[in-house]
Formats: sequence, structure tokens, C-alpha cells
Amino acid sequence: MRELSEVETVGVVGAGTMGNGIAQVAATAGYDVVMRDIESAFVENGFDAIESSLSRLDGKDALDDDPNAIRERITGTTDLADLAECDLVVEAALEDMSVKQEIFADLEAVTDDDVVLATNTSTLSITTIASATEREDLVVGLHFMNPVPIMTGVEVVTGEKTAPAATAFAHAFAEDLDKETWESDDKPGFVTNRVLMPWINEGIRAYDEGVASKEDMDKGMKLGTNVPMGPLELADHIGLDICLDASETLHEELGDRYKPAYLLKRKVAAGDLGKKTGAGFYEYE
Ligand SMILES: NC(=O)c1ccc[n+]([C@@H]2O[C@H](COP(=O)([O-])OP(=O)(O)OC[C@H]3O[C@@H](n4cnc5c(N)ncnc54)[C@H](O)[C@@H]3O)[C@@H](O)[C@H]2O)c1
Repeated sequence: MRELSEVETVGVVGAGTMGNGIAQVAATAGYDVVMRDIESAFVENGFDAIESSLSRLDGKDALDDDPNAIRERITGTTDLADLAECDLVVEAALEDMSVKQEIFADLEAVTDDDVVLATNTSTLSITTIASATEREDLVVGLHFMNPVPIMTGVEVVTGEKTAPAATAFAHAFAEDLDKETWESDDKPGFVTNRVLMPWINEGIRAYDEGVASKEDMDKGMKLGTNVPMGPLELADHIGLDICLDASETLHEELGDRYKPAYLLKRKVAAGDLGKKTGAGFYEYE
């Protein structure tokens, strides 16, 4: 297995909300990064998000390096073959098992045999993703939180066949990005989403049943339980499609107590996915 001290270039698959954040924090820590998405417009959107985040952080004196130098360490591509030289790959594409399995099979073909392949999945089984490869011992969950440059926690998830060395490597890499880690076994939703998704769905259901206005729903949870965002705001922030995908996986694996809220499904069907589309439970500029 390639050691962390040998890692110079990190591949990131997906340039969306999480992928561009992971690319940014890896480049901020000094790694060269190759960020891949399926269309160049998505790669460009990823760079736009990185540039505005870096400039915000620079404005707060939160960067040790010049933001342009950090940005220059990231290369964008639509060609998976450009990840061939990477010493570690973190996948942050769609929350869909068949998409992830296809990506992992392709990653195994283009990268060296000793390269760790990590997934940022919120809820899907690391073991099942890994089974698409012959490199199951080097597949591990590296679950960053949103927004990646701000949130300090990373959940490391061990699949059935993940080697202890790959788990240790995942912790060490996250710590090198200035994050703190905790570890979860490969069970649906891991620690965070297993507990968070029913909370979000209950907030949506309670709002839909007229318990309170959406503002009071969020305000009540913030002031009443000392969380930074209420369930509706947080769902918009995560992305309603991501919440629905995660809830459906939990529902399928763990039963009816994880059933997604009807209004969540309706919003996703309407294309109102939260902040990223300009509308979810709230409207955004
Ligand atoms: N949004 C969150 O709060 C959050 C938090 C933690 C983990 N996650 C997980 O991170 C992953 C990405 O979520 P996101 O919120 O960034 O989604 P997103 O929709 O913002 O971005 C996903 C990106 O992946 C790209 N993509 C799709 N297929 C691809 C492929 N074959 N190769 C390369 N890129 C591909 C899409 O074009 C899109 O740009 C998901 O697995 C999600 O569950 C999300």
C-alpha cells in the first residue's frame, strides 16, 4: 500500500459540492490535485466555488498560503485516465451505487495497484462499492462534512475487507488536512447520517403537518437544542436530492422508521433541490 508520506497527487472524482471542497482542502494542505467531472461545465463550476471559497477564507486571514498558489495546485479534467498518476483517489460523485461501482472499477483500471481508493458516500455500503474492484482491502470511506473547508470533522468508514493499514491511512490523511476523525463500521448511514436523516425527515414532516412555520421549525430547533441550523435549512444546505437518496438507502436497509418525508420527495420531483438550485424550503439568490 502506498504510504501517506509517498502521496503527492490526490485525485478527486466529482467537482460538485463535496468534490470541489475536498479538492480545495487537499490543495490547501499542499497536495497537487486532479479534479474530475463528467462535463467541463461541472469542472468549471467546481473551480468557481473553490475560487470564491479561497477568497473568502483569505479575507478572514484563514489561509497560510496565497489563494492563487493553492488554486494553481488543482488541475481539472473530464478524462478519468488523467487520474493515472494519483497516489490516492477520493470519490465524491452521485450517491448511486451503480455509478459508484462503475467509477471504482474504472479507478482500479487506471491507478496503480497500491493506491487507496476512498469514497465520500453518505450512506452507501463501502463493502458493496469495494466489491466492484479486486482491491477491496484498499477501499475505505472518507466521509467529509459540508462545507468541507469549514467543517472540521471527517468520518472514516471501514468496510468488511478494508485493511487496518488503509483505515489508519484514511485517518492520517484527514488529519493532514487539519481535520479530526472518528470511525464507523460499515452500517447504513454510519454514525452521522443514521442519526441526522430521521431528524431532518421528522422536521419536514412536522412542518408539512402544520406544527409550525418553516422559520419557527428551524428557530425552535436552533434555540431549543443549540444546533447551528434547523432541519429545513440544513436539508437545503445539504441538497434535497442528497437527503432523499440517503433516506431511501436507510429506509431500504433499516426499515420504516427511516421512511423519507412525502414533502421531501415532492420537492425533489419539482427540481427544488435547495441552495444549489436556488430554491428548496427557502429561496436563495
Ligand atoms: N452534500 C452533502 O452535504 C454531502 C455530505 C457528505 C457526503 N456527501 C456525498 O458526497 C457525494 C457527492 O455529493 P455532492 O453533494 O457533492 O453532490 P453534487 O450533486 O453537488 O455533485 C456530484 C458531482 O458528481 C458528478 N458526477 C456524476 N457522475 C460522475 C462520474 N462518473 N465521474 C465524475 N463525476 C461524476 C456530477 O456531475 C456532479 O458534479 C455523494 O456520495 C454524497 O452522498 C454529500
